[in-house]
Amino acid sequence: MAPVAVSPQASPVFKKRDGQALEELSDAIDEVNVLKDMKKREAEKKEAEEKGLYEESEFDKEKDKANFRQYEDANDRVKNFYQEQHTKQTVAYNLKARHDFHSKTRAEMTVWEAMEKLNTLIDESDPDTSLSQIEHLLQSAEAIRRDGKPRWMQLTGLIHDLGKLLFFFDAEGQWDVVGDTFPVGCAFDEKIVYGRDSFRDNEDFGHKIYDTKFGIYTPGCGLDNVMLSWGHDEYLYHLAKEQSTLPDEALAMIRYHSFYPWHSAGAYHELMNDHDRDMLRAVKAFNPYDLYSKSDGIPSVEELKPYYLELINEYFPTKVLKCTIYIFHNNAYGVSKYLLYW
Ligand SMILES: O[C@H]1[C@H](O)[C@@H](O)[C@H](O)[C@@H](O)[C@H]1O
Ligand SMILES: [Fe+2]
Repeated sequence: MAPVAVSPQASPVFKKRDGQALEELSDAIDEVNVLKDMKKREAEKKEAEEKGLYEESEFDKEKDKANFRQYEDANDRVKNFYQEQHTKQTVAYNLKARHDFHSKTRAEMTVWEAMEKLNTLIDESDPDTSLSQIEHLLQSAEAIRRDGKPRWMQLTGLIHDLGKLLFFFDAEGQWDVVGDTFPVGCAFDEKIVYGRDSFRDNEDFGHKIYDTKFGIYTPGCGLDNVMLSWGHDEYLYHLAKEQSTLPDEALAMIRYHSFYPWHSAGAYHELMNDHDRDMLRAVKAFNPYDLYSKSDGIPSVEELKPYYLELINEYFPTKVLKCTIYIFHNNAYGVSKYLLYW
């Protein structure tokens, strides 16, 4: 189209309109800039947080790490626990445990109430603490906070063992709630606490499929498709996944923090996929806070409560933890759906 000359008389009218349009345009540009700025700051915050997440822990620098996880020197309480756990955690039991959750009804409670309920539970599998679980949770969270790690990681420390509530509802003992975890359905690895020999009375020991390197799994199938011995980690993972806004790294910390043969001893790595390899970094970053904070002072539950209540509210929008979770599982061992509650 040919250019059109604008007559000088027409200019006041257009000036007004153009002025308004210009103002609107400038407002829109401002808005875009504000949004851009916000995005940039969010990205910077995330980057700083990430850096913090993978930075080496500081709080444990002076501690003698050799004093922890000394299973050979442990007392009979610990040895008997693993004897029982390693005998009873079978493929059949694990399928049953997951199915059993289908028809049970349990309580509804806030995260803090759940923590308080753990004040009587002493973990029989643990050679490093005889404190109650609420104290262990606060020790972990406080160590993470002291090292200036992200808020979501502090909350992860605070709740990571909450799944031990299972003990008060459906457990057959502590052996199906606490202790290190390991896969069932493939060979028990020598790197599990007390080694393969400790599984000699397990009905899957020497099984023609379950006791082979990959058993019912395939190389690189991903840990999501691997059935870890049933206990508090898996239970809380599903709950937190459904009801919190915690990031994937936090969910992995919860789900795999007791899987020492994998995250600390290097076993079962052939089962991992790329996502698991990323998550392994996060679980390793979390581990010192869980383990080495056990020799810290005893925290004051009442003093710390206000800080952590706020943190809980930030990531659990429903405030009350709902009882029911449906989990869909379609994999080699054919569990199609099971249900978890508190
Ligand atoms: O995550 C920990 C860890 O695996 C300990 O070794 C075990 O004794 C605890 O029960 C568990 O909460
Ligand atoms: Fe744990």
